[in-house]
Amino acid sequence: MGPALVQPRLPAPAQCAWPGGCRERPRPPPGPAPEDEEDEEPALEELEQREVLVLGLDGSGKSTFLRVLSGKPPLEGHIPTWGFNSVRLPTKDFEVDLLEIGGSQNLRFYWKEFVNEVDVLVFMVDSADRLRLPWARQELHKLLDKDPDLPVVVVANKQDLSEAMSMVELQQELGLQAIDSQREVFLVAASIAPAGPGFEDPGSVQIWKLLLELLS
Ligand SMILES: Nc1nc2c(ncn2[C@@H]2O[C@H](COP(=O)(O)OP(=O)(O)OP(=O)(O)O)[C@@H](O)[C@H]2O)c(=O)[nH]1
Ligand SMILES: [Mg+2]
Repeated sequence: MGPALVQPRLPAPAQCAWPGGCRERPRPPPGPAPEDEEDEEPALEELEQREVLVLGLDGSGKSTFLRVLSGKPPLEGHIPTWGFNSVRLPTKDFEVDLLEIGGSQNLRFYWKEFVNEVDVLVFMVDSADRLRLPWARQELHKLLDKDPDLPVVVVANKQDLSEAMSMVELQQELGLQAIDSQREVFLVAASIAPAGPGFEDPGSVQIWKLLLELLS
């Protein structure tokens, strides 16, 4: 049996960028603080941390995904990440750290050092980059071999592009059908930053919901 195919659904527009819910931080009461407590910070509730590693070839959309999840508009064009990039997103139960490592060839060497340290791996694929798909497949399988218990969400991004491969084709070309059925691998369609107007993002909200399920 292959991985679970997650069908995209259009997200409702929301003010809060992440569907886990924006958590209100406790604020100090209005007005001057009592004199003996003047220097004291309001006590913040300790939240548990969850770690998500976001990998994939350069230009697949990792930084865009992190920006969109944190409520920022996507940048125009591809600005390569020369190292690391991270965001912390609070939910009501825990905080999620998403760590991107750049996908250029000289950085891929470092990917394997991090897979054993995280709770979930997101592997971003450019669905329209047919030429480099064998590289994506090779890198993905190296990571799958490195930690057989790590849940993996493979994101088939850029589904808005006319040359994007279908989900069935991607499943086959990425070699996901042959994966042990005990293993948690999900293939999710997405258009995190669709190029033209009239095409909504069917992915980031769904990916976030799936991540929250896996992290709970
Ligand atoms: N058409 C289309 N373009 C997208 C989509 N998502 C991201 N992009 C574009 O893809 C390009 C690369 O995006 P990045 O997020 O910088 O790629 P990256 O994976 O972080 O790349 P590196 O940091 O070099 O590893 C940008 O020009 C994005 O606007 C999408 O869903 N559709
Ligand atoms: Mg990047």
